[in-house]
Amino acid sequence: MTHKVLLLPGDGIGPEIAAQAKRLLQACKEAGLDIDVEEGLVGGSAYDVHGEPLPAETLDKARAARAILLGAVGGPKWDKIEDLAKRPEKGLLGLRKNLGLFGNLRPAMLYPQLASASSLKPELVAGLDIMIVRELTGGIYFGQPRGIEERDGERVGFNTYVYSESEIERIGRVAFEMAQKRHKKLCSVDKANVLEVTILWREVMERLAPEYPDVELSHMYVDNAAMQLVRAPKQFDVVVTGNMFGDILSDAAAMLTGSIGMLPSASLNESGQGMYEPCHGSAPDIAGQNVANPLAMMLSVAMMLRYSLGENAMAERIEAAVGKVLDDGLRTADIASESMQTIGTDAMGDAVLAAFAQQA
Ligand SMILES: NC(=O)c1ccc[n+]([C@@H]2O[C@H](COP(=O)([O-])OP(=O)(O)OC[C@H]3O[C@@H](n4cnc5c(N)ncnc54)[C@H](O)[C@@H]3O)[C@@H](O)[C@H]2O)c1
Ligand SMILES: CC(C)[C@H](C(=O)O)[C@@H](O)C(=O)O
Ligand SMILES: [Mg+2]
Repeated sequence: MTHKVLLLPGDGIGPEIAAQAKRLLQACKEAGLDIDVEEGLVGGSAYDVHGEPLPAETLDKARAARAILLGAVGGPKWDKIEDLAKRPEKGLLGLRKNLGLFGNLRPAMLYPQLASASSLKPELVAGLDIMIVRELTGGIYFGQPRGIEERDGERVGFNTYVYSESEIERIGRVAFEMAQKRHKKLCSVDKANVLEVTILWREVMERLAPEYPDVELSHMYVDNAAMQLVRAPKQFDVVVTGNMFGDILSDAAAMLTGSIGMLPSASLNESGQGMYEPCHGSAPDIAGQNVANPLAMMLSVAMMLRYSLGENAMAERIEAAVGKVLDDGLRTADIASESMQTIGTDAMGDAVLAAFAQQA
């Protein structure tokens, strides 16, 4: 069966890293993978052409695809758009919501070759392998009511942090099942000392636990979790949390691995359809300079092969190719330690492709 894949380069460094993913997909095709890759516009680049960040055409293509690969969206050029619904980030949120991609997997894994690039001491991060399971279509990102309005002579901004039991239960199940496949430890992160919505979150996680007797469930408040992540990150196996806490904790976890430029992610719905993207953004500060690290994007291709296309061997081949390139001492600027030579985005892409070809 031909797998349909939609590539959405987006903005900033998005097109630069997406170009490397595209070459990698072509190499996979040549190695026997049956895929059909289409492209589309999302984010600021879609706004510039269609006046909206998620044109109907892109959404239709996304619905028809088994998997979507997205570079990144956003940038200062579009930050002044008054209508929040037209901002590039809304394109991304719209894709997540419309496709029901509630299960966001954000692995933070340290390649041993990058121990010295981490901001923590090598002994604290050696062997680090955390999976953050972030709820992606609910919580404060989508809760109603929301807005900015005039009250008693001044403007008031408000959002609503809301989760239903069923939303908590389905992300809980993703996390428990993930823990079962890994080291059987699940830490649920909440703010149940203050927020009712997370009191319910904790209750539902507790209620699910007996169904997964082999998994050890623990709970942690989010402020402590942020602290523990930089104090002793290896205590974590799988972490499950809501949309906003997951956004913040996954960036912190990313840095432990050396650079946010290394972290891929998967966002899945009930049917296994998925969107795959690096955890980082469009990095406007380095866009157009051929210095962005394309590895998070290329590793997102590997996650796509594993989680939506069922092509595990090809996924492993990509991951092994990335390992080989790091073994060879090749580094983009973000993961280079002092005195190491650095290479650009294209050259890193070339190196991964060469290593991928060698794995055959
Ligand atoms: N998924 C997404 O599309 C996504 C995610 C986060 C932020 N954003 C958007 O991106 C824009 C910039 O946001 P930000 O600056 O807060 O976050 P960012 O992740 O874009 O950048 C943070 C820092 O990390 C660096 N960085 C990021 N990716 C890198 C890579 N591949 N290689 C090397 N260095 C890299 C950047 O240069 C910057 O210094 C905003 O418009 C934001 O809304 C989009
Ligand atoms: C760009 C933004 C909407 C997005 C989020 O907050 O989810 C990003 O930070 C992410 O982590 O994917
Ligand atoms: Mg984020």
